[in-house]
Amino acid sequence: MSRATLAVGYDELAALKLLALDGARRGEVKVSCGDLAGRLDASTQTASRRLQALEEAGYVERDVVSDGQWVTITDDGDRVLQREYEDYRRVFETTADLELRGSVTAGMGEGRHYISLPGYKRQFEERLGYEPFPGTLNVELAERSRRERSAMESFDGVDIDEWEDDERTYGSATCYPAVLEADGDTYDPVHVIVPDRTHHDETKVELIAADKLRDELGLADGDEVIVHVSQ
Ligand SMILES: Cc1cc2nc3c(=O)[nH]c(=O)nc-3n(C[C@H](O)[C@H](O)[C@H](O)COP(=O)(O)O)c2cc1C
Ligand SMILES: Nc1ccn([C@@H]2O[C@H](COP(=O)(O)OP(=O)(O)O)[C@@H](O)[C@H]2O)c(=O)n1
Ligand SMILES: [Mg+2]
Repeated sequence: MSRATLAVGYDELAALKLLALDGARRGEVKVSCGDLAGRLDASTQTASRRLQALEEAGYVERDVVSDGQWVTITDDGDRVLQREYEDYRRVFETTADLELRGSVTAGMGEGRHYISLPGYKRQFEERLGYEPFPGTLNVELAERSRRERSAMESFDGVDIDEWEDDERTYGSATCYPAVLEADGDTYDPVHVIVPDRTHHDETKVELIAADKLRDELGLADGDEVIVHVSQ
């Protein structure tokens, strides 16, 4: 860690932000420690120490005069502010993926049947770009992920249409692109498939992929996985 990083903490950063708001990124601004202290809710001595620390870290340049000081933010200081700005941008602007956590579980062995039906298979190939391994990997969701999974409904999914053969109709489904993570390894792409008609409730999700995921990621019942669903 550099000396600069050690010398400056969040208190100094707050002062640097106020200086930037006053225009010190663009050039010299006149600063009085008394005024700065008021805005930082600190004593004048504290405000003065903060400015000194910022100067020692190389984040500002100062020219002290009789009735105050002229302060400019340096390129290094600007970079520190930019990093903060990037953090806040990630907080407020990014469309973060949904992270569903759970454990691998066995189901009723019906997934294999449905995924293999020609009316679905055709659509998977056309719309997902692969022929899925016959089956669905069932994941029992952890408590928190059960609540969060409803957010998935607002994501752009790939629609699989209902269809019929001579005997019956088959329900529609929606596929959400995702990355499956297990024990640090990942498999990509998988799709969370949400059939319209299903005997599973919101405590489980089913995944499809071109390959047998149990083999690809060495999964057994009870193993913890993370499904990163893309927005
Ligand atoms: C593509 C697809 C279509 C399905 N369509 C139907 C359906 O038309 N009627 C129905 O009762 N269940 C349907 N299911 C749901 C299965 O009956 C069942 O809920 C689940 O997929 C089986 O999971 P499991 O064997 O992994 O436990 C469908 C499932 C999938 C994956
Ligand atoms: N892409 C896939 C799909 C299913 N599977 C597994 O393949 C088997 C057949 O799937 P299934 O849906 O018929 O069976 P269950 O989920 O009901 O146990 C199960 O053991 C699934 O966990 C997999 O490993 N990878
Ligand atoms: Mg299954």
